[in-house]
Amino acid sequence: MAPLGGRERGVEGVVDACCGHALLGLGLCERGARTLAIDRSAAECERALENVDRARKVVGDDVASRVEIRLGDGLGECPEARDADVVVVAGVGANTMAKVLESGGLGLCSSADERSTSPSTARLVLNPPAKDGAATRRWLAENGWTIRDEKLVVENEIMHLVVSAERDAEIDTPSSMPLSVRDEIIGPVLGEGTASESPLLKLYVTKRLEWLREVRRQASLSAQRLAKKQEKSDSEYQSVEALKEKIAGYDEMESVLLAAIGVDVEEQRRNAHAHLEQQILRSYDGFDLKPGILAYKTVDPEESDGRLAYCREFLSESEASELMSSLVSSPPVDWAQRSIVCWQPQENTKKEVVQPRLVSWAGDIAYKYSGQTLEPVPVPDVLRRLQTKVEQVTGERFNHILLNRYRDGSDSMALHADDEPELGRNACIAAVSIGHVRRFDVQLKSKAKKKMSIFLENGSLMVMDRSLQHSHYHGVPKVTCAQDVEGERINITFRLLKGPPGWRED
Ligand SMILES: O=C(O)CCC(=O)C(=O)O
Ligand SMILES: [Fe+2]
Repeated sequence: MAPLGGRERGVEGVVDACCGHALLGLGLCERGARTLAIDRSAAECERALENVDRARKVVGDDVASRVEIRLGDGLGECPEARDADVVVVAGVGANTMAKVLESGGLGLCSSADERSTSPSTARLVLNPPAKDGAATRRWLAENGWTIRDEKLVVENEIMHLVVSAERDAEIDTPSSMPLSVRDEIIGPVLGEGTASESPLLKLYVTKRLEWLREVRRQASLSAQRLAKKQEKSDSEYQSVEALKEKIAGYDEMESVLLAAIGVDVEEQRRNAHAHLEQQILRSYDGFDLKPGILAYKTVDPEESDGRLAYCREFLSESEASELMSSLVSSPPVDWAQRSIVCWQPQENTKKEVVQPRLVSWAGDIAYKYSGQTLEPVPVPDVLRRLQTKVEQVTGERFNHILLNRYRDGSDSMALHADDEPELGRNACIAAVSIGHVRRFDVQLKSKAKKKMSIFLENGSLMVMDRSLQHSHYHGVPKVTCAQDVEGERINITFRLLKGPPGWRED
């Protein structure tokens, strides 16, 4: 085969670096090009040779003689690639593609020497899977190539990208401007299109969004997990910071992708907020709510007389935020993540588990629950005042305060009943919530499907009384919606312990 270089008039010299069965190369030759088709797999090369033979019979010697099949790994042993008009890398992911191109000296030239001997390849045509689009564009920009054209194609139900790029004039520096977020994840050419007019582009953007949301979810879970570790090494602190930076980048990418399919991020945020507000209001059905007034509702009248009461704006916003800062910044109580003993129904055994939240307590009397005993500690003034206010509104008396601090949406409290013997029968439990709104589930013990939920807002008071602890479980589930995972909440529960641990009502 004649050398590919020299830019033979009217004949394009192509190197197909991962040729597989060489169908692409043959197609190009049929259109008048000359192709050197390389593959690292001997089996693929054999198939390719069979296809060349077949082509010879069907379309003639002229076409078949313009393709050469060669066994080889990458472009390292392919001097022809240096002055080919076009180098094609198709059907491999961005990492392999980068290795193949770099093996042929098509990456960035870092020294003057390299520059003087660098290949004169004019154009790259790359065909990665669509999911590798951003990595491909990043490699091109970092290695001195400018994207001239991009197309989306679907083959065997997999979406691929075809990118055509030309050498920048300055091949010793990466493209002077770093790629914008849009140019990297959607592409400079595809980004010019309107998703509403191109179903394929819309699908591409939607798939990117799905991927992005998943990686962001994983990153924020890792960040939360690390941030919650009580003793962190320096590198763990750095990882939390790095993850936070990544998450901010993902948020920016999400806005760009949403804009490309005509979604206004601010509007979406407003809609999500309005949706949550609606859910919150709907959860108050059956309560005759007036701000500052405690409204009672019998949860399942046909099953028990257990009641739930709710009061919005029991504390004003400023009272709630003052209380929050006094409990968090210079806490008058000691926060700890404790281990409790839990029944594991699957294994039919008891097991020690770490509570997914911080707890603290104060009171005049010890409290025993879930295999642990909380020794009495003096009630700080700020909580003593709150207790008085709760006692006034509920008409009840309390002597023990248990505080639960949910650092974010991944902290939770499993379904349980506060039915310890020391609380006596039909205990009244009152709880003030401050900070992020959280859903509170109440479920009939005898019928798991019978469940109600009520959202406990900042500054609210909730009361459970009569037989509710005997007929129902309650709990605070994890928040699954990505938007809502941030946000701290503290719940301050007031109980009346009738006696020390071991006390029982006659
Ligand atoms: O955080 C909450 O709202 C629930 C607290 C609770 O159920 C408890 O402390 O027993
Ligand atoms: Fe409880």
